Amino acid sequence: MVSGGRVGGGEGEGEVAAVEVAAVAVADEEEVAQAPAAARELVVGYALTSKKAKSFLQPKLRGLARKKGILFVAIDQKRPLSDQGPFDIVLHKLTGREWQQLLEEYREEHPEVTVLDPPGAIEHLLNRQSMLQEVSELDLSDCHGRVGVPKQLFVNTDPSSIPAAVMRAGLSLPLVAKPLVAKSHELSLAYDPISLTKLEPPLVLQEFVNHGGVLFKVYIVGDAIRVVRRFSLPNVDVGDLPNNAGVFRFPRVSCASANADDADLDPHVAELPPRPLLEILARELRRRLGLRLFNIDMIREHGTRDRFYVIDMNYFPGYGKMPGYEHVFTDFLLSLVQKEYKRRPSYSSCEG
Ligand SMILES: Nc1ncnc2c1ncn2[C@@H]1O[C@H](COP(=O)(O)OP(=O)(O)OP(=O)(O)O)[C@@H](O)[C@H]1O
Ligand SMILES: O=P(O)(O)O[C@H]1[C@H](OP(=O)(O)O)[C@@H](OP(=O)(O)O)[C@@H](O)[C@@H](O)[C@@H]1OP(=O)(O)O
Ligand SMILES: [Mg+2]
Ligand SMILES: [Mg+2]
Repeated sequence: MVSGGRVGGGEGEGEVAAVEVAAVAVADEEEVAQAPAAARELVVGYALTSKKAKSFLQPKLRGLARKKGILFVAIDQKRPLSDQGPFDIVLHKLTGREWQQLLEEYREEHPEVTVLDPPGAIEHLLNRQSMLQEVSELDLSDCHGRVGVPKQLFVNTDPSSIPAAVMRAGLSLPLVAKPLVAKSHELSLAYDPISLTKLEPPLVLQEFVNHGGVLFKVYIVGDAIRVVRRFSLPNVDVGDLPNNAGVFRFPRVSCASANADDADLDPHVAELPPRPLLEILARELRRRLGLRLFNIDMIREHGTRDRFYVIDMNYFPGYGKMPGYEHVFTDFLLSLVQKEYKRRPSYSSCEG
């Protein structure tokens, strides 16, 4: 399945322990070198932070992958990609212009390698102003429910002018203030106009939507969709707003929130979004964004059955927290090369 070059690897990036990664790379190299051509493994090069490699490449994933003939090899982002591998697939979640450039050049030189996902497509999700654009353009009003985006406003002005800008845009308090850069998770909730002046632009201000304290994490891996419930921020009593002045900061709230799948919840709050709605949403976003690995954070407006909002999307989210991710992910990786194989002219001519 591999295509020229040689398998290598090393220090994936600054945070990766060189010794540990080098050891992995050597083991991987021997394995591939010894494999007979026909039985060669599917080689997946990965460029991830050490935190991500730990949460994603868990022993249960590596073990199942090995059984299915998939080999994960650390990429050394300081060496030319073409000197490493050869890879069938490159899996990555690193930011930075240099890396993006390297990867784009590699994609041009090696169109036979599947890069998950193209850096240009990922960029769309790295900025909270562009992140939800496609969702707001979709008209999913007749698909077993309605999906929209909370009213939001991008602000990059002097903080003292935020209250007026919010008023002009017709946004209602309270507002969730989110750093423009999606990588930053320093969120806060502003209850009153004065607290808006304490925020630090550039920001996206989003209307807070009551949703009964439960959020749906919709994980997408190619064509597969899995949903889990997570605890979220509780409802805000609008009648109580005058007593709730100030900025309430909640950094990293999403990661800190526990899984709510087994909790004893109000069934109206806990009911998962309808499957057909998720199927259409995922299919459309995959197509429009050109991404295969992402998640959608969805909430149901409290007191409704079918009014949903997408509040966040993340590239290559924490799949380690998705039940059965090792099966879903390995099947997905294998499906990519099967699709590629079917596309080859020699294969079609055999089919006659
Ligand atoms: N518009 C909103 N209405 C109600 N609650 C919201 C809204 N936006 C965010 N929240 C709450 O704040 C949490 C964090 O918001 P968001 O998901 O946008 O941040 P994030 O830091 O990008 O999260 P992640 O770790 O998923 O990337 C959500 O999980 C939800 O509990
Ligand atoms: O590990 P990473 O750095 O990619 O962190 C991601 C984190 O995954 P982790 O759970 O593996 O930490 C995700 O958690 P889930 O909500 O999907 O569980 C989510 O918070 C992403 O937004 C984070 O990506 P970032 O926005 O910071 O790039
Ligand atoms: Mg989120
Ligand atoms: Mg996010």
